[in-house]
This record gives sequence, structure tokens and C-alpha cells, in this order.
Amino acid sequence: MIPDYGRAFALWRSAAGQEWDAYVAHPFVDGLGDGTLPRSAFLHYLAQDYVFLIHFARAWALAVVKSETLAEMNAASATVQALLGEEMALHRQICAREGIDATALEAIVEAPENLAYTRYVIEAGLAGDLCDLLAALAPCVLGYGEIGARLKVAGPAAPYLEWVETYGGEEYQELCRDVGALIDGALDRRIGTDHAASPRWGRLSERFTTAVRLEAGFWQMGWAAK
Ligand SMILES: Cc1ncc(CO)c(N)n1
Repeated sequence: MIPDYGRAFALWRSAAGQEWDAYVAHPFVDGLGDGTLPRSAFLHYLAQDYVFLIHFARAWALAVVKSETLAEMNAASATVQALLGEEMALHRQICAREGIDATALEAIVEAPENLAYTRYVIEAGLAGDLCDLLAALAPCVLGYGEIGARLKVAGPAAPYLEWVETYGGEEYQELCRDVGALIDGALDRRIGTDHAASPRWGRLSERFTTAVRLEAGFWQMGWAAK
């Protein structure tokens, strides 16, 4: 079952079509679920993802700047906190057990796929308004929610249980529902409640799909490190 993260997400997701499937059903994801993903690929991914989250948190902080209401500011800043506090703690915990400390993680050199993705998102927000920024942010947050929920139901294998429980767990799922509500509210306010009827819709959809493609590229980067 696909989780309900709001109206705009459902439309963007189906417009992305096969690109969405290539992201959420990438071989890397299958390997996380059934435990066959080589540890080296996982650790390479996780270290890159730590740096990803630093820049991703900056992009969410930009959403605070681009907000027009206190409700939007609160929702965006709660996401910044969830990323810096809870999600990055997962990475620190797993890497610490492998002998990689937080200072080493922070100093990881970004892979081009990583750099491309986060800076694309930040640029979407700098060039546009909160709708443009949220369209580029949505695949990351909500895609991991969908993946986590699916893998959790399937009954994940032991090696990556912690990862699956983080993204499939209630706390992250609640964050996804809140982000879905923030997106719908931000779009209602700026482009009207019939999102797809807005002249801006096509462009927003493209932003979403580009970010989806960059997500698949991120898995591919990890997968290539096998
Ligand atoms: C690449 C990537 N996308 C999305 C998430 C979820 O925040 C993450 N941790 N990493």
C-alpha cells in the first residue's frame, strides 16, 4: 500500500511514472530490504548521505526563509530539526560502530552525484518560491517514507533493520504526513486549490521529476561502490 502524503505528492508521483519506480525500486533498495546489499556499498552510501543531510538541512532552512506564514515556518523548521537531530543520529550511530567518527563523517568529500542533487534543490529554492523548493524537496523526504513503509511491511532482513525501522517507523512517517500537509497548504495558498489547473503546475512537476532522477542517481552511486 502506498502511504498517503497528500494531494500534490500523489499527482507528482504518478506524473513521474517510471522514473519514480526506478528510484523507489532501485536494486540498492531491494538489497537493503533483503539484506543482500554489500556492507561496503551501504557504508559508502551512508557516509555520502551524511554530507547530503547537511546540505539538505540547509535547503529546508531556506524553506523557513521562503515561508509566508508562521505555520509554514514552524513546519519547515521542525524538518530542519528532525534532519539534524534524529536522522543524522542514525548515520553517526551506525558509522561509529564501524570506527568512523562524526568528525571524519563531516569531512567526507562529496561525490558529484551528491553535490549535484543538494545544490539542485537549493537552487530551485533560490530561483523560485516555496512551491518550487518544496517540489524539489518532496522526492527525498516522501520517497524515503514510501520505501521505509514498504520494506517494513515486507519484514526486513537483519543487516539493515535499523535503517528500515528509522524510515518505516512512526516518527518518520508522521514527518512525511506533516511535510505532505505543508506542501498542499503552500500550493493552495500560492497557486490555488486545484493544483494541476495552475499554469505553474507543469514546471513544478518537472522540478519534482528532476529530483526523482537525482535520487535514483544517488542510489546508483552507492550501488557502484559494491
Ligand atoms: C539521498 C537521500 N534522500 C532522501 C533522504 C531522506 O531524508 C536521505 N537521507 N538521503
